[in-house]
Amino acid sequence: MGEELRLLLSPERIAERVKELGREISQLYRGRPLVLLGILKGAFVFLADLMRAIDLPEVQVDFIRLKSYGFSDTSAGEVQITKDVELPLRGKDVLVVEDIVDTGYTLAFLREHLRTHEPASVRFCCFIDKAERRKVPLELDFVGFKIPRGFLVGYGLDYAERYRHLPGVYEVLLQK
Ligand SMILES: O=P(O)(O)OC[C@H]1O[C@H](OP(=O)(O)OP(=O)(O)O)[C@H](O)[C@@H]1O
Ligand SMILES: Nc1nc2[nH]cnc2c(=O)[nH]1
Repeated sequence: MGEELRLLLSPERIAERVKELGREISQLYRGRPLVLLGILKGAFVFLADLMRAIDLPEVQVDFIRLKSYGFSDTSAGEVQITKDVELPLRGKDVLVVEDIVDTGYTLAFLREHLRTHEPASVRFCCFIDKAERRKVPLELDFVGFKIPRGFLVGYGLDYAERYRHLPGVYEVLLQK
């Protein structure tokens, strides 16, 4: 079984939106040091572009690796930390950077986990929001694009670890 890819977001459209998000984030955190916390693996591409669109004097970057267990293309509510945060977050403003939010289980889990680190604030920035598929309530502070359906790849997003390197975002069309 092969698959075909259909372009949904061009690299140019992504770059434009990331610049806008960078401006909004810079305004919100003006005068305050910020920690960007990327969720591995998928968010590293978005985070790399986003951090360079943020105009603040003090920005730190860290990563957490979360794995969800369940069916192959959706999480089933069970999330495990395979690499925890390394920077001290106590008293810090943390902006979680995620590639895609689907059921919301991953971010709901992370929200609870981050409480133990006692940050001053936690906000969420995601590149793609599949809001219609949410299983748990979640407030996202910054959203790149809302795309309701389809399995998406590229710009960090994978299909069985392939396609993360593509500079645009594509929908996977399965062929029999
Ligand atoms: O809202 P949810 O239903 O929890 O799904 C979203 C999560 O699923 C994907 O991660 P994945 O487990 O595919 O890992 P990866 O980032 O390593 O590709 C994505 O990067 C989010 O972290
Ligand atoms: N790569 C990828 N991961 C997901 N996790 C939840 N939805 C998606 C999706 O559309 N693409």
